[in-house]
Amino acid sequence: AAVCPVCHQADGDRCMVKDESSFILFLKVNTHCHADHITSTGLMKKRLAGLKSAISKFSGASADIHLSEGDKITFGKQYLTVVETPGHTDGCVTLVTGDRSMAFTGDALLIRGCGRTDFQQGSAKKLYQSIHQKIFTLPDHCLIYPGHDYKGQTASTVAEERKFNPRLTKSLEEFVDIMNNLNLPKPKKIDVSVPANLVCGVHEV
Ligand SMILES: N[C@@H](CCC(=O)N[C@@H](CSS)C(=O)NCC(=O)O)C(=O)O
Ligand SMILES: [Fe+2]
Repeated sequence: AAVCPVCHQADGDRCMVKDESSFILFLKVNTHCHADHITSTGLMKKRLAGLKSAISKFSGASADIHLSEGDKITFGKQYLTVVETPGHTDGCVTLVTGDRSMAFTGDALLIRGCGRTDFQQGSAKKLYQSIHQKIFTLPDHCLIYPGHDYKGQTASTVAEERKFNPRLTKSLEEFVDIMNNLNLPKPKKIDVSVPANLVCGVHEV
């Protein structure tokens, strides 16, 4: 079972853990230092003995475990491989299942979109390379589960995104131009979220 670390959902996360007697939540992985919400990881650590936090070593954030390219997160007979996909932030990772049938892309690759690159060490060139070299090289049928979707879509595939993603089907130069002209308003909670997420969502971890 996957639990998305979102602060205001910490109670829901805990209920799910209690109701589901067949699994033990031992690790919460953040795909990056979020700008739009506060992670529930620190709060959950206080509530669940033994729970550990993890985030990329390039995130600048504190955590029990700092992840690097190729690290394996094992659970039962399964594992997730850590694939570094910087560009939205320096510390973005994509988590790929051992059989390469699923990828949790955080805010790097979204369905028919991608993470913005205009704050938190964002780089359109790095993001384009991350997606083309690290995500689009996964098998065609690999399911993509992004960190966000603003239209209610839940999953896509590598083949679909390679073919239909309106930003990533362009050349690098065109992509950089698109990303430099998105003109999106800043996330409403960025000024509180980023400092909090640098310390696991709480100010004493
Ligand atoms: N309106 C939201 C923030 C929307 C936003 O900026 N989303 C980010 C991902 S969260 S860091 C993004 O990368 N969007 C890409 C895009 O093309 O929309 C809020 O105020 O929280
Ligand atoms: Fe983000």
